Amino acid sequence: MLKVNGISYRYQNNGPWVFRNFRLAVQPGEIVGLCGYNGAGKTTLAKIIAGYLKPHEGEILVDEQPVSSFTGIRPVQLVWQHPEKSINPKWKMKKVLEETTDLDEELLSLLGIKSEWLDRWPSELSGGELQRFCLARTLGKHTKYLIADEMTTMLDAVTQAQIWHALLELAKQRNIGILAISHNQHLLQKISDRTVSIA
Ligand SMILES: Nc1ncnc2c1ncn2[C@@H]1O[C@H](COP(=O)(O)OP(=O)(O)OP(=O)(O)O)[C@@H](O)[C@H]1O
Repeated sequence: MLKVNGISYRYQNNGPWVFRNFRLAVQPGEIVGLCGYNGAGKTTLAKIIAGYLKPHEGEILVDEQPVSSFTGIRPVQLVWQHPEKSINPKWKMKKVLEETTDLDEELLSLLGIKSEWLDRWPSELSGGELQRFCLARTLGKHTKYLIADEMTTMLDAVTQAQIWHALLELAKQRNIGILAISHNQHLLQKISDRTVSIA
């Protein structure tokens, strides 16, 4: 289980708390939707859960082990809203994928990634195509939980539906728990087993 155990965070010492004593649990294979107003701290929370920021209070546990204690590829992976910002523009897509995971033909096919795209530069792909790669590279065999932070917000409705359909199928197959963060309540209600609010 992924446990968010009473975490508190603020960006400056003595500054305002973004949140205090926040708690959440995600079971393997469970899809939890997280909503909250602009500035409520959703992205901050995503970064803490994925291990990019350290909370001032509380801890994140995966199967009772602190997430910070995992070495190598982390069991909790994060997909951001802007794929173009998280991909090295100087690498072809095959290298982007191989940095974190072995090429998994079945996964690529499920995510609708065409083999000819592997030989392209990031600038030669659309936002939706790039986001499929960002998702693919987070879904290596070590991944137990995925945090999707406004993952499809920039995409058209058809692409959004295709990507979520593929991800939910994969989550079911591999028993991956997902925390889906979005301001789009309609999307969250459609994809989630339950939804929670950060504020
Ligand atoms: N690097 C930073 N330094 C200082 N304050 C920050 C920093 N990043 C975010 N904040 C502040 O922390 C609060 C939470 O921001 P965060 O981006 O986590 O919210 P959010 O819920 O994801 O917002 P949105 O829905 O607008 O993306 C905001 O008040 C923001 O101004």
